[in-house]
Amino acid sequence: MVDTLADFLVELTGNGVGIDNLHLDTFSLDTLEDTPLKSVKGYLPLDDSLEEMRIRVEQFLAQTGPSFPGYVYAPPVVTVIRNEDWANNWKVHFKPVRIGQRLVIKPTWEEYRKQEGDLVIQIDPGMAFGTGAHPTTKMCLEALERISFGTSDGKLPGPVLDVGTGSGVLSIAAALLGAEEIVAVDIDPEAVRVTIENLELNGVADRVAASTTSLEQLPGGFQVVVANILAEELVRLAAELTARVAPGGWLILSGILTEKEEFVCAAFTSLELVENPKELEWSCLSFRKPL
Ligand SMILES: C[S@@+](CC[C@H](N)C(=O)[O-])C[C@H]1O[C@@H](n2cnc3c(N)ncnc32)[C@H](O)[C@@H]1O
Repeated sequence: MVDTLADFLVELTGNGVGIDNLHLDTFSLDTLEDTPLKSVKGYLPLDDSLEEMRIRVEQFLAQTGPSFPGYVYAPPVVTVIRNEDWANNWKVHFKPVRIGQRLVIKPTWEEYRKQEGDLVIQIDPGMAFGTGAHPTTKMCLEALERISFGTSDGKLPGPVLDVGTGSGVLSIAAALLGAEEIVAVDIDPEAVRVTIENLELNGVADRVAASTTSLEQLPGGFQVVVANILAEELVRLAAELTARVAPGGWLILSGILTEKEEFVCAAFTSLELVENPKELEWSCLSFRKPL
């Protein structure tokens, strides 16, 4: 009945519909479950036609509902949605944020007074993922900074590979932390476009090559490989990721729900697990490849 009602609303309104019929608190499509109650939302214009359309929805439910087993009538609820700037409203919540000891992520439209030693990353994520504030990104940034603190010259060793670069935030951080050569890849061409803009904004475009090149086409020998994707995808890419790390190099994996940590570790047994920070429901795993 959800589909039948959705089709009816599309025809009635000429607009899209919203269907809530699955629990979406998981990233794994395998574990999606049906909700016991389904809801279908249509979008009606707020004008004189509203009452007539509401009556037509009532009539449709009365005529069609009883032919579906288990159907229970629930009166349609009408709420008014204010017209907001949906594309830009999230920007209000994106403020400059300090991560680790030296990194500061600053949205392009916010002011920030730089303090001594600050490495400021300017970001306009556009439609790509990566404001830097998400725990999965933050843990990668902190891990990159820790690696740089452990080297003799205080610089992040390169070359660095950033798999699933999103807004390019990790590649920019790697460049500011001193890595000379960085390769950023993403399967989404829009993310690569946004990354290139952000690289230029931060003056590091000469050190980072961003593209949609697939992992298999890249050479090995990266001193640091960082991938903030999702547990299932990291496991699927395990052999390719491992092969890109130079002996003695680091592999930082993020985007892992803590409950999936063991599932991911089991796919990277040829590497040594050296760090395992957690934040909220997320885990980050840092490995080193034996020399
Ligand atoms: C969670 S975002 C991470 C963005 C950024 N690196 C960060 O840490 O904030 C994951 C990104 O990985 C990309 N992605 C997903 N699967 C991928 C794959 N197999 N290879 C390359 N990129 C992938 C997505 O398009 C998305 O931009």
